[in-house]
Amino acid sequence: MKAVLALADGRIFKGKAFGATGETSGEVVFNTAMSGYQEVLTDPSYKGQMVTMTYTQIGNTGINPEDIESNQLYLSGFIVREYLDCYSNYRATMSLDAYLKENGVVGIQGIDTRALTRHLRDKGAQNGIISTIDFDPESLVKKARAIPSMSGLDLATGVTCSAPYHWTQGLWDLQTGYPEVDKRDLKYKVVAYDFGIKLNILRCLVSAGCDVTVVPATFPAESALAMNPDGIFLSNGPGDPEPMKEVIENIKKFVGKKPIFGICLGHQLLGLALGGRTIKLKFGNHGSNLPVMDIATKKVEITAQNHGFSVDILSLSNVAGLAHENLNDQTVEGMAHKTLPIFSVQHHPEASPGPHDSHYLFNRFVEMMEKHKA
Ligand SMILES: NC(=O)CC[C@H](N)C(=O)O
Repeated sequence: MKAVLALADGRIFKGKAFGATGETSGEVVFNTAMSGYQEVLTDPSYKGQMVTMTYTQIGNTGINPEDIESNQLYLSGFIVREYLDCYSNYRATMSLDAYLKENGVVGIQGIDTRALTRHLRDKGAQNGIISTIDFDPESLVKKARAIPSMSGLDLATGVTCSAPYHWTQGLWDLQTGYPEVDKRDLKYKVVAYDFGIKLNILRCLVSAGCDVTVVPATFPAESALAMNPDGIFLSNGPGDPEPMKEVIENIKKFVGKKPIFGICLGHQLLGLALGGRTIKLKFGNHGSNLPVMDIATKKVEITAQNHGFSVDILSLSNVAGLAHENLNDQTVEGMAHKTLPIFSVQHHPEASPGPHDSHYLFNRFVEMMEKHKA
């Protein structure tokens, strides 16, 4: 079946349908990870976006019940060069095509994803539409132009959990799978704010020794402080952090009271809560192969990233300093408070998908809580 991708600036790509059929729209971004499409599909931070993979063959490891970052697919469309229906993986239970169909995600395959990526890199990420029912370029471009811009959209409060819950599962192991960690090994009480939290963040926190209670995005700081946690964690999530005023005000109430660690959207919200500002990048960073330097140790780590916004570190010059830097585009990759036990990173130390170079950051959070306790 035919499918067409139209971008808001008028560029058209003709391909073939895969996954669900129909029409879908969102901000089109490119992801440079060579594997891990299932984690990309289930990452809540992609809500409102359509993802094109730069790796050319997608589908060959199928879908398994374990490599999920949430219980749902949040992205609005999936774009690949060549879809492979014949999958091979000892854990796989179904094909990618069947998975997309089951979850109602519209896909397009057989387009020149290199040309699309170069276009997005040159012109910037922009809205687009995939259709298997309307093939008229003029009508499609008109529809793509009518989609609201990602800037100004609070999407995170729409994907958060509805009530607090406790998490005890640790990191995956080849022999045992996902272990349930003994409560006696969890020494640090952490309240984790869910703005669209990836499950591997929870697993990393637990494996680092944290007793994690996950709370909804607007859970009052007073109630969180009443739990007497050792630290506060702020998660990743979709959309623009700037309109999330209630959440930002809430985060301010933890500053100076508890150690805080933020990842991605959590890092951006923390920047806003500390009085800084955030900006929208031209096309952002999405992938599992992005070099970052830890300024303190000068060590370079290869990281997983997925963001379109960034913290303007100069707007925080009296409060926090640059702690990590992206070596590709020099974007702010992390910050540390000048006097308080507060730090955050733009990239994803939990990886999933991606290398484990940045896992040490969860231990850094634990050390921070240990010091603060003492
Ligand atoms: N992964 C994330 O948390 C993404 C943060 C934010 N939505 C951005 O695009 O920058």
